[in-house]
Amino acid sequence: MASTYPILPEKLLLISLKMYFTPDRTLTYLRELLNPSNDIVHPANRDKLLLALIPDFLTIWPCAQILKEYESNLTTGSPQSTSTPPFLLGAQDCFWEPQGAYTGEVSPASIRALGCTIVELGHAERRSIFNESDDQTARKAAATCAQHMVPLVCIGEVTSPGPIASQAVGQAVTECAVLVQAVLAAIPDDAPVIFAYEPVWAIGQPKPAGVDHVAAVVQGIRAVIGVRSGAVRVLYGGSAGPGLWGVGGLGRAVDGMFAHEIGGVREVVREVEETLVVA
Ligand SMILES: O=C(CO)COP(=O)(O)O
Repeated sequence: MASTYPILPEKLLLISLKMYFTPDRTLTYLRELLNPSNDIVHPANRDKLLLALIPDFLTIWPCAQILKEYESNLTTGSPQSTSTPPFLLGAQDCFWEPQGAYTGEVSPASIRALGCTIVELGHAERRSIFNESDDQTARKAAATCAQHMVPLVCIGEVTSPGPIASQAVGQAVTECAVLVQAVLAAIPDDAPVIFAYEPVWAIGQPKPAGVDHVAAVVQGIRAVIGVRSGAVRVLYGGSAGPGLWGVGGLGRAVDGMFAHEIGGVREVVREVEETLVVA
């Protein structure tokens, strides 16, 4: 049977709004991202680079409506040959069952029905504040794939790097491998999956992790993932922003990263576009 999973582009830029914004501000932010005069989203590049917004649960539905309108204006203006959407929508978590007596939880089936294709799982904040375990994250990843969405699994070492770089890399890969293996064992081999490498010590800091550290850890993570039939993307998150991607930066090591404010997102899009190989 043909796979009905979403097709992942070469590069992905993700914007998680965590719990930062009011609903109004989230919708204004999305409109700004999509506004052609802000020159951020380039639908013609969609097979190579996609942006995804990951708002809170309450604003998924109105965001989906805005995206629907944006997309319909695009297709009436100039027909696209591709079925890839020009912009993706994600959720920040989901429950591991699709339905039932689970007060306060959010069903992956509902998330899918509202138009999301990505579900972020196992974020460091969920692990540290809500004690979310590897096993729970893996079950959520399986539930996400069962709804034909893509799990965006956050991995990253808690231990900040010591003075010996190679030891720091080995420690980080060992810490990340536990969740990588748990998730890969839980999801079908042909399901696409995204791993967001987010060293816990680099989240919400003035500076991101060093490029050499990230590149070496991501290489180790890719080795742990090994060969599978489903697509895999490994992204970076943790105080990421403009200036991190281009020459000598993360573009050589990862398949995308997180970004934040409108101006910063525009700059990061430019940096990634400059490194795309145009067909
Ligand atoms: O947690 C992150 C993405 O999931 C990154 O957050 P910061 O960019 O604030 O470090």
